[in-house]
Amino acid sequence: MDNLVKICGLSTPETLDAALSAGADMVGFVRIPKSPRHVSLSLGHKLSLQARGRTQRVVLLLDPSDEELAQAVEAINPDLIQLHGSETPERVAEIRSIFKRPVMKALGIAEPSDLQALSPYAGADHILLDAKPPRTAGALPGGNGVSFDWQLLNGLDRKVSFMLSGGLNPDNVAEAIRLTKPQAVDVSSGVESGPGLKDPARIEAFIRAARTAFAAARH
Ligand SMILES: O=C(O)c1ccccc1N[C@@H]1O[C@H](COP(=O)(O)O)[C@@H](O)[C@H]1O
Repeated sequence: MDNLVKICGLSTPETLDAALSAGADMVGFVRIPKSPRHVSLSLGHKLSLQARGRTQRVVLLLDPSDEELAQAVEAINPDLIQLHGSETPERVAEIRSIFKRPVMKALGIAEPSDLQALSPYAGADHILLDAKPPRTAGALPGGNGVSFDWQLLNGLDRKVSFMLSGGLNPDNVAEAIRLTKPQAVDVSSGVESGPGLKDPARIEAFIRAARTAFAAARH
């Protein structure tokens, strides 16, 4: 995973096309019913076929059962499974072994001690560092457009590879890359005009800004 840009929560053919045309390295399909970005299995199947061969397809789930995973894997045929709940390292290993797909585990960061959660997940294929959800009623476990203090990652072993997310948008992604030096970035609500409504112009602007910042970070 190097200098990759993921656009998450795509739920229409038109906005998926915008992400593909703008060169997204990964696109995410959310299978979380309470999310405004949730896709049914049939829509996920259709969108996955549209993206096949053009980008990596990611399915995002929250503490999924084996049955939920089996349905999502069959319909969407993802290249990567993103787990955004409280899945233990053992459950991550089990999911990798049963479904034979790489797994990305999301971890919430709010204070320095949260970085200690990374090493138990060394068996995951990728780590996604996200903000912890706000403590307000109805808040989703992710996709809230909330950032964490990027300076917290100063304490991270630089050999650790991670994808950065949480409140990224076209205006702040360059600064986020400059400060945290992630291997990849992920955005959902920061490229929307309203909850679940992806904005093609913001998708394009985000990818352009991230690419420029990754290129600058290499020098
Ligand atoms: O996008 C969602 O609806 C979502 C729902 C539940 C868990 C995670 C979700 N998305 C992921 O959350 C982060 C941050 O999103 P944002 O850019 O701050 O809106 C990102 O990794 C999404 O993949």
